[in-house]
Amino acid sequence: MKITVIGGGYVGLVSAACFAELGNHVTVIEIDSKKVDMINAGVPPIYEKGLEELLKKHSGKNLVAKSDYNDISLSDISVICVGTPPLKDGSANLSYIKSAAGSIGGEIKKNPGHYHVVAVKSTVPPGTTENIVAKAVLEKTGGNQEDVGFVMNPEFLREGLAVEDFMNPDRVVIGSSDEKAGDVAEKMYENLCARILRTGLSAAEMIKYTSNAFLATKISFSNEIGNICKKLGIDVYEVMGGVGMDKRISPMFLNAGAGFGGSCFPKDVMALVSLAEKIGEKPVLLKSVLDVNETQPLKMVEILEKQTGSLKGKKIAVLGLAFKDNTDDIRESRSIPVIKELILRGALVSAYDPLASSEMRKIYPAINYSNTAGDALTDADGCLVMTEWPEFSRLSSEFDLMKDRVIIEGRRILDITDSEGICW
Ligand SMILES: NC(=O)C1=CN([C@@H]2O[C@H](COP(=O)(O)OP(=O)(O)OC[C@H]3O[C@@H](n4cnc5c(N)ncnc54)[C@H](O)[C@@H]3O)[C@@H](O)[C@H]2O)C=CC1
Ligand SMILES: O=C(O)[C@H]1O[C@H](OP(=O)(O)OP(=O)(O)OC[C@H]2O[C@@H](n3ccc(=O)[nH]c3=O)[C@H](O)[C@@H]2O)[C@H](O)[C@@H](O)[C@@H]1O
Repeated sequence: MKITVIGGGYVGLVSAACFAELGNHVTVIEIDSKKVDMINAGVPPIYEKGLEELLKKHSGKNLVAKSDYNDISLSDISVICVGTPPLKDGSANLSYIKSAAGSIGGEIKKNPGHYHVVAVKSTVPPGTTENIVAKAVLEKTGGNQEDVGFVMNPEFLREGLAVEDFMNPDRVVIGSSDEKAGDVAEKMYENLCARILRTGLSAAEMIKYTSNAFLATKISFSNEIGNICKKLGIDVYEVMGGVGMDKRISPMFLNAGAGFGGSCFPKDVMALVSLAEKIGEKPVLLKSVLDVNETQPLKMVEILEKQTGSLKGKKIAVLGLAFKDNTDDIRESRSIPVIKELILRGALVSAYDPLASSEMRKIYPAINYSNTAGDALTDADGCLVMTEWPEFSRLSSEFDLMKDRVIIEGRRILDITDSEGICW
C-alpha cells in the first residue's frame, strides 16, 4: 500500500519506518529540510531504540522523505503526524494540522477520480478531523466528497519504546467518516497482529485524550498518596505494589516521585481542561492532576534543603535531564523546574544525563555538565535523581565520592536502601 506520512517527528518518523517494515511504500513529507536529508541518509534525527536499524533497512527503498507535497494524490492514504503544541490558554494549537490538511487538499484535487483517505494521527480535540481537517481539505477540492474519506487514528506509543510500542499495540483505534475510509486505514496495519477498534471520528479523538488523562491521573494520584505516606513514614512503593496487585487497578503508572514530564501528558491534560471549560464544565479532577504535578518537583528541592541546610554555594548533582529514560527529549522534563529552583536558591548545579545534556544546555547554558554520573557526584553536597535511567540503578561506589551522602530519589531507580539515601 502507498502511504504518505506528514511530519517526520517522533510519531511521524517512527510510524513511517514501522509502516515500511510492515511492507508498505512510505513517503515522509517534512518541512524541515535537515530532517529530510538525515532520514534519506538513514540517520534518525531523534534517538529512538530500533529506529536507526529500520531507517538503514528501508531509507531510499520503500521509505523516502521530501519537503514538497507533490504526488500525494498517488498514495492511498496520507497520515497527518504534525505537532499540536499548547497555546497560551492551554488549548491545542491546530495551525500545523490546518496547514497540512490544506496542502493535502490542494494536491488531491489534481487527481480527480482517485480515492484518497486523509487520516489524523496527531492528538487533536474532538471535532477537529470533521470540522477543521475535512473542511480544509474539501475547501481545496471544491467540496468533492466522493474521492476523499477521513480517519482519526490516534497513536499510543511511548517515547523511548516507540518502535516496540508501535509494533505491539494494545489496540489500534480507527475512527472514520464512513466504512470505506476506515477499511483503507485498517489495511495499513494488516501485517500487524493487533486488536482493531472501529469508532466514529470524535470518539477516536476523545479516546486518545482520555487515555493520556487517565494515565496522568494515576501518576498524580500516586504522588499525592506518596506525599501522605512520606509524612507517615510509610514506603509508597510498598503501598502501590500492594494496590496494583488488584487487576482492576493494574501495577502500571503508579510510580510516585518527581511527577510526569514529556511533550504529551502535560499538554493533553491542559487541552482537555481548556476544552471542558469552554463548554461550561468544571474539570476539578483534571486541574488537580496538573496542580499536583507542578508542585511535586519543588517538593524534592525542599526535602533536599531540609537535609543539607541552605543550598547557597552548595554543589548539587542532578542525575537525569531527559523527561524519561531512553530518550534525549527534555520537553516538560521535571528536571527543568528543579534546576531553576536550585539556581534560585544559590546552588551550584552539576548535571549528568546519558543522552540529554546537549538539549538541556540550550535552556541552562551556564550550569556544569558532567560526562559521567561519578563526575557529577564528586564532592557534591547533595544529589537529586530525576530520570529513571537504568544505568543509575547500577550506581553504588560513585555515591561515596559525594562530600555528603544526601540523595533524593525522584524515580526509585537506585539500588540503595532508605538508610543510605532518601527514597521517595
Ligand atoms: N511524541 C510522542 O510520543 C507522541 C506524540 N503524539 C502526538 O503526535 C503529534 C506529533 O507529535 P511529535 O511527533 O512528538 O511532534 P514533533 O514536533 O516531534 O514532530 C512534528 C513534525 O512535523 C513537522 N511539520 C510541521 N508542520 C508540517 C507541515 N505542514 N508539513 C510537514 N511537516 C510538518 C515538524 O517540522 C516536525 O518535524 C502530536 O499531536 C502529539 O501529541 C501522540 C503519541 C505519542
Ligand atoms: O501521547 C503521547 O505522547 C504518549 O504519552 C505517554 O508516553 P510518554 O510521554 O512518551 O512517556 P511515559 O512512559 O508515559 O512517561 C511520561 C512521564 O510520566 C512519568 N511517569 C511514568 C510512569 C509512572 O508510574 N510515574 C511517572 O512519573 C515518566 O517519568 C515521564 O516523565 C503515554 O504513555 C503514551 O501512551 C502516549 O502515546
